[in-house]
Amino acid sequence: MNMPLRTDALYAASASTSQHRQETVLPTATELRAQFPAEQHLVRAIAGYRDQVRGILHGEDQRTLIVMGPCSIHDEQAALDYATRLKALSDQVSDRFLIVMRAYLEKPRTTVGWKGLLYDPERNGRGDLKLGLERSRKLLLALSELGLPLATEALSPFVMDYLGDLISWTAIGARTTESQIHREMVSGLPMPTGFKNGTDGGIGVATNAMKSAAHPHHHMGMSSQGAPAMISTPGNPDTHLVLRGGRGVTNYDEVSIAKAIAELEKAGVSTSVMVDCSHDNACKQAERQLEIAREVMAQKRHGNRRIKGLMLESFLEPGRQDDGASLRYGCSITDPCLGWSQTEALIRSL
Ligand SMILES: O=C[C@H](O)[C@H](O)COP(=O)(O)O
Ligand SMILES: C=C(OP(=O)(O)O)C(=O)O
Repeated sequence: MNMPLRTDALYAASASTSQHRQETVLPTATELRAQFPAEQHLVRAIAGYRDQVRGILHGEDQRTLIVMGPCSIHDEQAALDYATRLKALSDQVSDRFLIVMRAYLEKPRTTVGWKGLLYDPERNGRGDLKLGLERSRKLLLALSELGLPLATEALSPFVMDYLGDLISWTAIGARTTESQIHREMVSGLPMPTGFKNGTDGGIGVATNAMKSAAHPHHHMGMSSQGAPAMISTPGNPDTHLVLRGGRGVTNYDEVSIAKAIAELEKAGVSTSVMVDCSHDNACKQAERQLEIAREVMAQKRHGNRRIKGLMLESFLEPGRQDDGASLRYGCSITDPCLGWSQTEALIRSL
């Protein structure tokens, strides 16, 4: 374990030492990637998955992109079990769907709560980012070896340097779509990225985010070697809107999607849309995802070609549980998810 280093100059005026911010040195992105490298066959496969996602977003591939998996990963074995089943299912429906597994290691919280495997892998509230980064990277490598493309939410602007080479589709969450730091980060990401609408349901923050992320930026950051750096980004041409509802109001129905597309057109950004069947669209009731997914796919079948994808929260067991001493295997400890049998039946029915 690294020794915590106390910062002095900036916080010297604090009343007592217990109020001092502490720093614990972490491996650099280069060091972690060297410790757990992505072999060439994975690098090639991930480049191919990203191209497939781009093909769907740009209308060259008529399949539907489905980003699905647990709300968050707290147990690597359960994530691998889920991924094994998902891979088998994905192979059977690959003529119609490109399935990308949610491998979410960072969770944005409304106030406070467990922030994900990457921050607090032991879930004891003490935080251990070194272990979290190592376990996260090892898990993403193992999931990639199963032959699945992976998705994540990019929350910390530094984490993608450690893990982003293993990711084929990225989300910017409802709580961070308006953040300039996240837009700058997306401008430098090498994969397609979806911006969620705001937590209030507003689309404007996402259209602004898409414009900003398409642009080159210069921003403050950290080099792969861990030094402060000016990062210059080229702009990301592969962003799109994710409709997730907001403040208890859903936005997956025909009228809401048409309104959103009109706003995207007016803003001059991509009109490709993914519908998140969970979150405020499902009012946090996992089973509502079933009817939402069917309704959105019916809109697509009836001719709405701007609908490019769905997002589903699904795990081995249905529902959710509070974190604690005895946990149900394969059940979410954050938002409620569909169970595996519901998930499998849904995908086959679509
Ligand atoms: O997707 C998960 C949650 O909706 C998100 O992380 C916010 O969670 P919270 O409101 O429970 O903090
Ligand atoms: C946190 C998530 O979504 P949102 O940003 O829409 O709340 C998520 O997809 O896990």
